[in-house]
Amino acid sequence: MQAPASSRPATGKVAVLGAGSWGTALAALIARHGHPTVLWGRDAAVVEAIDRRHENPHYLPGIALPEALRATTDLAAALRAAGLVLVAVPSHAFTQTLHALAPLRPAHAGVAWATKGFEPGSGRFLHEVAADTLGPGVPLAVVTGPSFAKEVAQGLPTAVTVHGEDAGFVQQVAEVLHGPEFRAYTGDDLRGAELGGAMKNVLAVATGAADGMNLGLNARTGLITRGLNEMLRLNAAIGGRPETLMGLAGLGDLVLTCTGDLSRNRRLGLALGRGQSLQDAVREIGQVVESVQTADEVMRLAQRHGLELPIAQNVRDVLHGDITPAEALQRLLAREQKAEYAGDLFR
Ligand SMILES: NC(=O)C1=CN([C@@H]2O[C@H](COP(=O)(O)OP(=O)(O)OC[C@H]3O[C@@H](n4cnc5c(N)ncnc54)[C@H](OP(=O)(O)O)[C@@H]3O)[C@@H](O)[C@H]2O)C=CC1
Ligand SMILES: O=C(CO)COP(=O)(O)O
Repeated sequence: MQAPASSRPATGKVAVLGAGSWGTALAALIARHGHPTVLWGRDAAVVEAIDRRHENPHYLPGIALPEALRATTDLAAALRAAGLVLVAVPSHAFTQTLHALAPLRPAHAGVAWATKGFEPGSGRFLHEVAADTLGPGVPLAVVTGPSFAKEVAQGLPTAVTVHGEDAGFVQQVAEVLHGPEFRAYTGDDLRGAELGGAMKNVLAVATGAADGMNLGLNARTGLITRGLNEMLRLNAAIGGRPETLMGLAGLGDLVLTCTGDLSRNRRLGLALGRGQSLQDAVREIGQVVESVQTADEVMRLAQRHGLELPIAQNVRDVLHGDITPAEALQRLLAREQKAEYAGDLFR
């Protein structure tokens, strides 16, 4: 049940944590919608450029940010009197950021995140990290879906989805994001939404590598479709809802990331398929490439549930340097003929 709008207090100030491409684009979007917005980042030069020159020269060069958007390196100042916190740091910095914000969070402020991935090493879902770190009773939500930061910052039309168990908070997050060019849908499936956002990054490496090897459009589409099958099977095992994976958080983001050259994960795959080393490709991309860590966590999760995920497994093995992309292709093509669906993925 969603809380009626009239029973919710006005959001007031929004604090966005993480001044990379996604945090900056989301903060700009929220500020454009008229909400007092403060962006926290750790790089003083980037923060000053956003605050004074209304540009993030490192992550979104040449894109004008709203003059009303404030930026700071002072986390306590960013969080002071905030009515909503939106975390947009990479997954490897998520736990550390949650620990830093926990003692500074105003009591009434819920915490949302737009990070895609799992806690590296433990494989915990980010909503588990958030709940464990913040304690019971704090409203939580994830923002996910097909959304390249650059396009959002440019004001191009985009649709995302917000999932969480506190319907009033989910609605609050959706309302600050929703606007003339930005549609924010809502749902209550944290696990499925987080799984989709994390797993599509791994599958984008596979389609990128296929395109890098010039394997053609049939191969690309076969990988997307069988990749979706892997997402649906793992989702069923972890208790996510199938419709979540057939929507923006799954299929939508999978198609975007597997086909759009703005994707850093796809670009990593393209580089690997063309014979570049992982280290050189990641250095050239120069931004976070979540699949490098997420591939391990996806396979750990799959093993825990006794599932075979051939595409994700091959991506993991290529990223570890155990096999080449050409060997991964041979392994996938040599698999036995089988039924398209085994078991009921859609319950
Ligand atoms: N970009 C996109 O289009 C989208 C990204 N996402 C997700 O958003 C998350 C963030 O990605 P994105 O913004 O693109 O990444 P970027 O590479 O663009 O930026 C990463 C940002 O995180 C900062 N950072 C890294 N480590 C820490 C830390 N320990 N503490 C605080 N800040 C830190 C970096 O700071 P510094 O510059 O100082 O290193 C930088 O500001 C990822 O999980 C990604 O999957 C989701 C949807 C769209
Ligand atoms: O999550 C994204 C789009 O929805 C961004 O994808 P990349 O991290 O691959 O650039």
